[in-house]
Amino acid sequence: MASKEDQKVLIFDTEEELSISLAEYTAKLSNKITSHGATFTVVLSGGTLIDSLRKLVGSPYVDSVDWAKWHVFWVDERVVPKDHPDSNYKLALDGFLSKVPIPADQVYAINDTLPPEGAADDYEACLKYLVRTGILNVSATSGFPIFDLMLLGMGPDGHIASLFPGHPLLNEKERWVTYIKDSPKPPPQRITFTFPVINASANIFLVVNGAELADAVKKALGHDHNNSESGALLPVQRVSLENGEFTWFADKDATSKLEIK
Ligand SMILES: O=C1O[C@H](COP(=O)(O)O)[C@@H](O)[C@H](O)[C@H]1O
Repeated sequence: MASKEDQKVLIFDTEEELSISLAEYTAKLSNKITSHGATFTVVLSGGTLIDSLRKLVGSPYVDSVDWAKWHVFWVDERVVPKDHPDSNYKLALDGFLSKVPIPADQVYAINDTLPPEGAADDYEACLKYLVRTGILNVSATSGFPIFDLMLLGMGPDGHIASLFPGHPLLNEKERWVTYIKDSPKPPPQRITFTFPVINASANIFLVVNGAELADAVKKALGHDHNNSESGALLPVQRVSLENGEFTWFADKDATSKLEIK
């Protein structure tokens, strides 16, 4: 294990070991929260993260989790129909949600009949409704919603959610959910949580595996401080949790350019 200030970095020899540990950590956190009767609010990303959750839907973890307490959200979504191959909802449904008994009304997909602006407004309104009904808490400090767990992936350019390097959305300070129409990674139209919402999270598990992520991982976790001006930071480096825990789940290939001190 390595560490970076307030971030814990778990490194695994193989992606198989990573996915077992991710299942263990997720099940343990879920049980810690739901054993007191509380709901467990979980945010998913798209991409390779969903495949890394495969151990959680198998024995022994699948039977240890109180799925009825889960409420599931998306950190970002492509503005496409829910049955489109680019849909993060479809990816999660096929690879994860269809295998566990989470009540359907606790799975919060975007309204795919709306354009990006409308879909972002609609999703933000949904989150605000869930605050009013007590499903989501808000931070007393920032006023942004607190999710129990965000399960995130990262692109080779260091993007998380649909927050891409150099994009003005990185500086959004007011909105909970916003939209992008010029995503550098297709498809171009998406909605995304903003950094204030990501930073209000109680826990983030960030999954990075594969050699194509090694440069971004080196930049994010290495000891090179030449890029410390905020304009030069990768999106993943802009995560700064108000009061939460940030754990990296990395395989050896993704950390191959990192000097562990
Ligand atoms: O476009 C997206 O990319 C990121 C990273 O995906 P990966 O395939 O490189 O793991 C993902 O986290 C995000 O949810 C997705 O919309």
